[in-house]
Amino acid sequence: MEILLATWNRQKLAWMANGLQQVGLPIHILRDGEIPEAEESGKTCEENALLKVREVRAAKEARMSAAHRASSSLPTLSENKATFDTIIVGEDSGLFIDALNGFPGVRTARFAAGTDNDRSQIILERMLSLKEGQRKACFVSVVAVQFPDGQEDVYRGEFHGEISFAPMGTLSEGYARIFQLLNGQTLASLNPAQWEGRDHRRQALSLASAGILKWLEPR
Ligand SMILES: O=c1[nH]c(=O)c2ncn([C@@H]3O[C@H](COP(=O)(O)OP(=O)(O)OP(=O)(O)O)[C@@H](O)[C@H]3O)c2[nH]1
Repeated sequence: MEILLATWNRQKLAWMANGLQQVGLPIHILRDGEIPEAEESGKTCEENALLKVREVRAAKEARMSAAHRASSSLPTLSENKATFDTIIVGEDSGLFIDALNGFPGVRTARFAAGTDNDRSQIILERMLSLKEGQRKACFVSVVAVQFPDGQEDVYRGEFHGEISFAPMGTLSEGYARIFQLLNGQTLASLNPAQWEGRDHRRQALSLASAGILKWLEPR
């Protein structure tokens, strides 16, 4: 049994692999260009995380079936399905801002051209008139797990905070510079050791790891 990460984001690979280490299975990543990036057409992080794992499973199965057509000595597709010993794990995250009705939400990575720094600036401009207490926001991470028997589970983590009035901090880039915890410091101005472990991604990955370990238990 092995884990395959359904992500096309290089940075994500590292923290997903790290968060799933406790499962103790070998972790594989997609080769560059192996499978086209899944279109994130879902309305929720749950839907998008599932879209990613299903896209990867479908592409892998299509490849097996093509190999089968190319050589009659290979096993049939149904045999392949049974021996496709891979647990596929995908993740979708986003920043949900209360006063903007959840915007940018599932479109956090792509609601405007440019980088997350550029998009953070757009958010700050939209929130110019909002005072302290009206700037509540939440990072959400949903991890989807698809098991070889077809079982699918989703695990959600949430990290609550507020949007700052200006970007602050140099320890990381992007939304971490405008997302502040209740002590008024942005993630980018805090040492990660001060918040890691209670963040959305770590929570969702810990729950997913526990779910995978449970599925692996002898039945
Ligand atoms: O600074 C940040 N600190 C965080 O703690 C955090 N959590 C989420 N995000 C942002 O949310 C979007 C996810 O997008 P996303 O899940 O669609 O990923 P993606 O499309 O890049 O990769 P994938 O679909 O190949 O897996 C991206 O803009 C991330 O930067 C964060 N930014």
